[in-house]
Amino acid sequence: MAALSGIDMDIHDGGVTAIIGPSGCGKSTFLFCLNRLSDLIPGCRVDGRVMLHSHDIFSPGTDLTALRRHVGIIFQKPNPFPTTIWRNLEMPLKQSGIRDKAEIAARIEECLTAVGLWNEVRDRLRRPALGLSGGQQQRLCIARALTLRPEALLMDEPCSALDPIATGVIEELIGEFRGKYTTVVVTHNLGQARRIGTDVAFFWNEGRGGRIIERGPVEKVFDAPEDDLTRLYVEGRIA
Ligand SMILES: Nc1ncnc2c1ncn2[C@@H]1O[C@H](COP(=O)(O)OP(=O)(O)OP(=O)(O)O)[C@@H](O)[C@H]1O
Repeated sequence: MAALSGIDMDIHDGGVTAIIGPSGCGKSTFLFCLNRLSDLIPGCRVDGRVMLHSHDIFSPGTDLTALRRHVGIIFQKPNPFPTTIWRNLEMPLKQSGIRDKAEIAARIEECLTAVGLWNEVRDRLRRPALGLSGGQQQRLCIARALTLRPEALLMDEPCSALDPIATGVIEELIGEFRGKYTTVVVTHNLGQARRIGTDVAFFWNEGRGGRIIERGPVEKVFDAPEDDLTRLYVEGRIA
């Protein structure tokens, strides 16, 4: 059975695209297609194309390691490696071939600063990452994705495991990504989609696979939707 069908969508460079829709409409599946994590879903077949610039990432010969370096992903539950804060960031840098110690240290400081963590952890970089709070762990995971200087970041409900304060910090951070990274965020939280998004796509599944009902600038989709289903959904009258 199709999880998604008839998907045709541009994702704006440097924008924050929020993907909204009820449970099971294919939001995560869509996200996973954008850096081919869909390859890891047993039995999953993808037809069509996903273009990153002029390259179809589903074309044979795509370098998946390079793709995932360009298009990083952050999951719902923070997933730091069970090692030190420092090693969490050093590992991807080393794996990508960076050996120079000064460069590694500079990149680590740069990424921790970018997520607002540097001042919080600079004195405990050699301590376990799992000793951080949930919100700090999530910011560490974002910093880890940033070490490889991605152009796009995919986020699958990045705040749903966090308390309201940590959620606010991550939302602010995503706001700062505008213009720097192309960000796609799956969220169940309509308020969050409105706060962080520049664009929004509303997915819906009528039983024949998820499809996009409406997409466009956040103000348009929330305040002047063209489709009745979108209006009912953004007004919270259907779930
Ligand atoms: N690994 C899998 N194997 C088989 N079917 C799957 C798998 N993952 C998802 N699906 C199916 O694909 C459809 C879309 O699921 P998906 O998780 O993408 O939806 P979603 O909108 O992200 O849902 P939620 O908001 O609950 O996370 C659902 O029908 C789901 O059952």
